[in-house]
Amino acid sequence: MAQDKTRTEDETGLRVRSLRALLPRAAPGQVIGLLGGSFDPAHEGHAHITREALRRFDLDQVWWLVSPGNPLKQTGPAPLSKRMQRARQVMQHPRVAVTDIECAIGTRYTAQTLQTLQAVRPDLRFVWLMGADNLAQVDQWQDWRWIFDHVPIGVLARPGDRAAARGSVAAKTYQFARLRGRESRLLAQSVAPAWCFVNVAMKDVSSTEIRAAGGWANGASATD
Ligand SMILES: Nc1ncnc2c1ncn2[C@@H]1O[C@H](COP(=O)(O)OP(=O)(O)OP(=O)(O)O)[C@@H](O)[C@H]1O
Ligand SMILES: O=C(O)c1ccc[n+]([C@@H]2O[C@H](COP(=O)([O-])O)[C@@H](O)[C@H]2O)c1
Repeated sequence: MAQDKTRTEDETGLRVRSLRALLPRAAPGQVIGLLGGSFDPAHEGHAHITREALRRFDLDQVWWLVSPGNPLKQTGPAPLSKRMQRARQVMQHPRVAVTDIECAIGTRYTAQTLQTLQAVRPDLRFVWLMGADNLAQVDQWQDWRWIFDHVPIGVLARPGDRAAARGSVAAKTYQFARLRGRESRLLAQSVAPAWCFVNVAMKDVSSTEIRAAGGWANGASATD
């Protein structure tokens, strides 16, 4: 029994060390914004909200988490390698890293990703980033309350989604934990639950439109 426990602890330690080695470099104490997405394909809207998030939420870095596939979407995205390649072309910034961390972790659920990142790098502060459209549906995500209760969340305006976001289950449930837009630079240092909606200038672009215009071959499979 004691031997089994030691083995499990060893395996956990090994996994933590190997995942840590795969993460972008970050100095202890840094604030990392995490922008998860299908990025199918990445576009200027993603790059724009990333630059805005760095500034508005006082972040040291943003890591893009290119998802193995959104668990709520019926159709699988284009192959991961293709989406990663496009994401790296679209987002070139010294403080932004494009990653496939969720594949290494072995999950497509945000709560699991955040739990793992906090365990692997307890010396960093993570802020979850998302567009207003995702605030409107985040209550359908696995363990969504855990996410709100454990990680500060920065929400960026998106054309057409402001009203739905403001009236959403998540916004109403966590109304008490909302920072005003002018307090956005305090978000990363706030104890969760804490979230902030910022009214950035909006870019009316989406991956759906790009796919519909034939600017990106549709992928049938969620895996490579
Ligand atoms: N133009 C935009 N303005 C604000 N947020 C955006 C914009 N485009 C994407 N986002 C946000 O970026 C994250 C990743 O988005 P995603 O990869 O799903 O792109 P998308 O354009 O929404 O794709 P799709 O049209 O396939 O749903 C999400 O949090 C989404 O809300
Ligand atoms: O954890 C979940 O249940 C969950 C459900 C839907 C979406 N997400 C995450 O939300 C992020 C945005 O997804 P998408 O497809 O809108 O770009 C991406 O990181 C997904 O993994 C997560």
